[in-house]
Amino acid sequence: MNILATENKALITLFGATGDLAKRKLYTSLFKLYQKGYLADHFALLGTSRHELSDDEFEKMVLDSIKDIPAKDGEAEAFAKHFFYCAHDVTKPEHYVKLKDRLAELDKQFGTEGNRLFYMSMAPQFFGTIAINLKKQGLITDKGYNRLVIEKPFGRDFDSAKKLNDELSQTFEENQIFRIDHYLGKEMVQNIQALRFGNPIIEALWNNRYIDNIQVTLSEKLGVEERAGYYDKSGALRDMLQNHIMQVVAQLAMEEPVAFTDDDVRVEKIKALRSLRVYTPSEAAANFVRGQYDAGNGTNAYRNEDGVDPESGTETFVAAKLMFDNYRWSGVPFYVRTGKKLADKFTRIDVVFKKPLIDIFANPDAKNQNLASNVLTIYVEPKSGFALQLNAKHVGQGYTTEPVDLQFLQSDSAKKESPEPYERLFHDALEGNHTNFASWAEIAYAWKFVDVIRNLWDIEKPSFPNYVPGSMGPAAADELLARDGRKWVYRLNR
Ligand SMILES: NC(=O)C1=CN([C@@H]2O[C@H](COP(=O)(O)OP(=O)(O)OC[C@H]3O[C@@H](n4cnc5c(N)ncnc54)[C@H](OP(=O)(O)O)[C@@H]3O)[C@@H](O)[C@H]2O)C=CC1
Ligand SMILES: O=C1O[C@H](COP(=O)(O)O)[C@@H](O)[C@H](O)[C@H]1O
Repeated sequence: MNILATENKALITLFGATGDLAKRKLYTSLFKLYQKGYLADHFALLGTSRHELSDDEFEKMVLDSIKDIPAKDGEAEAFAKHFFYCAHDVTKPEHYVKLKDRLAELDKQFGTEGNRLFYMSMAPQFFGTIAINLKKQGLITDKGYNRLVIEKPFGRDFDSAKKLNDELSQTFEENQIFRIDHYLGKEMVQNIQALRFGNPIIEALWNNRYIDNIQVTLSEKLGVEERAGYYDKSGALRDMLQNHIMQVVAQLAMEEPVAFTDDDVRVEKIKALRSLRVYTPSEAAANFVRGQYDAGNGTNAYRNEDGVDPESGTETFVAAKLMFDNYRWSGVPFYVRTGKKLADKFTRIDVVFKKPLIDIFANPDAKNQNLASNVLTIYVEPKSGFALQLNAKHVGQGYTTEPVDLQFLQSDSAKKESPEPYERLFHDALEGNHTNFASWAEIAYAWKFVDVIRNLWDIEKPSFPNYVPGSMGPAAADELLARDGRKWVYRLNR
């Protein structure tokens, strides 16, 4: 129990309560909030799905999900007593009546003061229907708050995202909607703002006078695993770039907010994304690279994975060059990439600074005497911290320079203490804090940017597969930088 924790009184309705996400992430996150005192006596969760389950069976399912979390005697059982279940098909309006009655009872029983949080952990085609029925069937309260937490993906393109947003808006105001992007719940992604706006020596250099380029890499070692059904229709562009990468980039590109409040942060992220250059189709073709993994290193090619179309044209890798047309970033490329079956699992941001205009240490008689670029690396995962690569004199006779690192890495114990993204985001939604959720305007700008290349790729047949598992993607991703005279900071020797 954290003595500074304030209890959140809330009645949570979870759509998709028997699903993978609920079992793997949501119950564990809620349990951790309970252990720390953010949830206590005045909370209850009503789980729903089409499955027929009794309250006892649901309680057992929740206990099973949290069984690996160290707990005091009786703590898990006491927590599970806050869980209830109601079989429900979200497409059947008449089923909402039962739900409504059950919620009214639980509200009374647990003293949740009319605070309702509806969490949609279901396939996205149901999001709009649920929101509309919540209002029509009277599940929205006029006492306390009504909040909607919504999982990804938010649409497949701008038009479908807008349609979904219009449906949600029939019931919920923008300030009641919490669109999950779990990258915004990661410690080091949240740290970007502290690093930038808490350190004048960083912020003073954070512009096109001093920064040459910024690189964002979200690299995955695993392949598509059991999610082929979803992934083969999505691809890396929709699955990772449109949401996670764009959110990270927005935090790197935004101006300093007036204050560190959710509204002020949102305003600046939206402004940044508004200045992102939306390419013409031919510019998009030149500034995006797609890839799909082949067989190799003892693993299947993507096209031979279970559930994948053997002729699939879905990309499992994407790299892109983004340009912002604004005063701060004019001329500075943001190179981004993500993919499955790459060399390793990690997320990092490399901020590459410009070299001095004149290198007084350059020695024309010796090789490799040029000054290296200063690079600020933000390690998001698996290690968390920062490193700043500077140039220093090589120890010894003569005068040569070499790059050295100033490094801060979080200790293992600090990392253990740090909440998982879903724990943080659940807590923020209970508190009504939007800082780490994506607003509709951000999502809309991101889709408009992505739609150009998606429309092109949907009609042009790719020449796949084009990269081997264990690499950092297709050679074209290196060429994307090489044509600008640059290299990825993190690269393997080919
Ligand atoms: N799993 C993950 O790692 C991640 C998931 N997400 C997102 O989270 C959401 C949920 O994903 P996930 O848990 O994997 O999905 P699952 O397919 O595992 O679960 C779907 C849930 O919805 C229920 N359901 C399906 N149809 C209906 C219906 N008509 N009425 C009521 N309930 C229904 C299912 O139960 P039943 O069939 O019994 O009705 C089940 O509980 C998706 O939006 C996904 O994109 C996001 C990031 C990661
Ligand atoms: O949203 C998603 O993210 C995961 C990667 O998340 P991470 O926290 O493990 O980096 C990705 O595997 C999945 O395809 C995607 O839907």
